[in-house]
Amino acid sequence: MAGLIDEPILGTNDIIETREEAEIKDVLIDKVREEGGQGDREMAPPTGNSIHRSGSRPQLDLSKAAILGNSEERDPTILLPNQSDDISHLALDIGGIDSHGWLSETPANCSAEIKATGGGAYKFADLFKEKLGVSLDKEDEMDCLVAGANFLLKAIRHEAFTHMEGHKKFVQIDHNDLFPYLLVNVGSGVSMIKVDGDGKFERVSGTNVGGGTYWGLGRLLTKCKSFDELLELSQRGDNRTIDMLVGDIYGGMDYGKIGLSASTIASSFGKAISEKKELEDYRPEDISLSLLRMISYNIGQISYLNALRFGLKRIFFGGFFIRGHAYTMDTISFAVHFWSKGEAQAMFLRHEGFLGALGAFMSYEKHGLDDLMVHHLVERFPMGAPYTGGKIHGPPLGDLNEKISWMEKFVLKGTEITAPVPMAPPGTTGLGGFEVPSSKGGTLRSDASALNVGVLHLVPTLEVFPLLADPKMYEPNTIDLSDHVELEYWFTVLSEHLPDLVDKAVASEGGTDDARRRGDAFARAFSAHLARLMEEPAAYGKLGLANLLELREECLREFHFVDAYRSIKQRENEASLAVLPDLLMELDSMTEETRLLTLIEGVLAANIFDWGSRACVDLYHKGTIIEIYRMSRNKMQRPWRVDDFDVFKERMQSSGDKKPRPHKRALLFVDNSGADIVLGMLPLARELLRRGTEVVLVANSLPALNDATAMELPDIVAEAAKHCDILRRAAEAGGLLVDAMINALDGSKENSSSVPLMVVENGCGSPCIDLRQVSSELAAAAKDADLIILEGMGRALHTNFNARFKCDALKLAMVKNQRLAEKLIEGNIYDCVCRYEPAS
Ligand SMILES: Nc1ncnc2c1ncn2[C@@H]1O[C@H](COP(=O)(O)OP(=O)(O)O)[C@@H](O)[C@H]1O
Ligand SMILES: CC(C)(COP(=O)(O)O)[C@@H](O)C(=O)NCCC(=O)O
Ligand SMILES: [Mn+2]
Repeated sequence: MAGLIDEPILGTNDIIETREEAEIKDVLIDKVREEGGQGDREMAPPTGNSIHRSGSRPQLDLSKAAILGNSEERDPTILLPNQSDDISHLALDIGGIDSHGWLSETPANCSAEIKATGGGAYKFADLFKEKLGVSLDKEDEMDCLVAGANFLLKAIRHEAFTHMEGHKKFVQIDHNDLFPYLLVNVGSGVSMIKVDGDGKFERVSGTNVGGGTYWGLGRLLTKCKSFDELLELSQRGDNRTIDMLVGDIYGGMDYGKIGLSASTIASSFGKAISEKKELEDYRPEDISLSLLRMISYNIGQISYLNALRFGLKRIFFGGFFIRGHAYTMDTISFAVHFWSKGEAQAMFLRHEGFLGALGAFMSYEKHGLDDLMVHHLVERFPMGAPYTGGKIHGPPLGDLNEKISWMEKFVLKGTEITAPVPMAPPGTTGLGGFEVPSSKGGTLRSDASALNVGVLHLVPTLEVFPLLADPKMYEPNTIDLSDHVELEYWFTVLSEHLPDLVDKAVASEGGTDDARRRGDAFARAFSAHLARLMEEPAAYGKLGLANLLELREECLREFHFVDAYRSIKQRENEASLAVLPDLLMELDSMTEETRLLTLIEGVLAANIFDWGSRACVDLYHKGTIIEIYRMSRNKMQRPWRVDDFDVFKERMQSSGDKKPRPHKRALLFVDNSGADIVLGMLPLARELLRRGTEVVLVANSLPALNDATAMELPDIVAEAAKHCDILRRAAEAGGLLVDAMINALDGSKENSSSVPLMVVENGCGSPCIDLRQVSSELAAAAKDADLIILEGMGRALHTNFNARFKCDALKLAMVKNQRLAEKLIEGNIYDCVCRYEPAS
């Protein structure tokens, strides 16, 4: 039986950064007590916040946090006015540059032990004690860097990527094949660390020409006031005016004999030897680019030589210098590729600037993070301060009102961020051909790195679905959004669906002014996400359609829309339950063979009740959806576009005297509400029960569109059971019925034996399902299952269409999108899919 969904151990990853002289990169992952793990479903508060994968409120309350004063001021103050003192785990990486006096003047009553690494952990220890009453527990910087890198590479999906010629490609690293690697941390200076395992490493080299050199020299030469400004200048630079190129020496020709193109830099800043020109005669843009190329290239080259020295194939680059800056990464990659003749690969980390802080956090004993696996962590991208682009990149704004008013202000400030940003095709660069930055854009986001950092939620109850045939090869998404045309199409679909969704969401909260404000804020927030992803599709990791659909649900929850389709679901359930007895009677009058076909037809036809599809919403508004449902129910044209019904029937049906062995247990992943569940999946479940197969209805943990949740299903089943003895006994055996209902059907209280009908939650709150992260309850239920039925476009087409399972699998859906129908099944909208795949 489904229990209450456990409150997870919750984590947030917050960033406060940065001023010029001092940087604090802090990471907080805080534990929240597990709540009601064995509790009763009815006891669960009906809000999304009680359920895992939600509850994005950080435990470190940085609301109204501010670095007072501006960045040029020497002694600004950091204020955390709303912070209570119940944080149990906090880790900081503090730079060591002159920063005295930047802590709050108000001593806080903080008893927490804070892990700290970096030079500043030593340098400012007394200051922390004096100003905040906080003792810093110092951790070795190298230990932390390595622990942080190992954690990221093992536990975060889509953490590492290559970056060549403007093109980002995520690399999934096999845990068992991670070591050895070279970790290059590009901070002020550069450390090169050969990593052989957890805690096993050696700093094999380094260079003093690093991020500090770029920023320091750059500041002197260009008079830039901030690092971001300097980096932004480089975007518009042309280094040929200042670098001496091979072509300058060889009269515009390549030096082909030794593989140098005319555009290869022969000597960085080599043209500046000209006596005719002074510093003022060079454009700051060109200087910045030249400097950036010189330093990045040098780092890439030295890194490769060290990798070569130790026979290391993989080099990971971290450190705050990189800042997700495309050109920096391209230059480093180019150097590694060029000098290794393509043998070695430069890889970058999405959370590149937080290795030290993460490592310091990992050093807490007994926090249970030692055996973290990738499926235990869910990364979320809540809306908040990162988008403000100011000096304070705060955490997600915790307070709803703050979030809304921030959104309102944000809209007043201009629409740049919500305007769709066209993506330029990546420029190509040939051998040595970095004449212009390949990812040259109009502006460089000052908050580029902050936007790539999500909130990590630690959910130890998540598991990999045990029936996946090959979990390592499993890719949930069917649609690849790295195809730009595809991306644009789905972005348009989601944008166009927004007004209708907001209407439903606002109505679900009584249409109050508050709900309207929240609805507007949600729409802006989600549009901002879309714009961000349009600009950089890989900003939040590898992007699939399922991620976008889930992001939308998470965004609704963030603006406290608990269940936008609640009343729609109720209405549809009631209407369907009213006609269920007639349907069951009709089914019972059929032969076994006709019945099985009618049941599958029923599931497919009822899948039209989908409030997430533009076409279906139009049908609802025109009032024709019931008509279409009735028609397709009465006259389903076979063969369907994908039609494996006959093979399925063969497995299910007796032939001659031979009775087939019934499946032991079937997992039915249900979709939507009303007809879809009551008139589609429940009758199919009943058929399986009648054949002696245990049935587990698998439903969402959190609402998504009009999908019924695991919390809602028992009531629906109980209602249905009033009209059906088979369902009643099975539900009773599965513990789904409370005593009061047991006698409702025929007054008898026989303790009949029946295979059970159960309900479990799937661990997610999305119209799709990523089977790498399901609830432990579902994973447990799956152990005995030999049949799974995935229903709906989200769960059977957008995700899992190509998934292979260890047991028999039936994928049922009506395609309610013309483009998807064309692409996936070479068919048309409202075509049906019945794909049956025996155990592989
Ligand atoms: N906003 C910023 N302000 C200052 N430096 C920045 C900023 N963003 C990136 N950097 C780069 O990051 C470098 C410091 O990186 P970091 O990883 O913090 O190293 P360290 O811990 O050695 O100080 C700077 O030298 C600079 O090149
Ligand atoms: C959100 C959905 C996956 C839900 O479909 P379902 O799983 O309920 O069959 C689907 O409605 C969808 O892909 N909608 C977006 C495309 C469109 O509006 O045409
Ligand atoms: Mn659905």
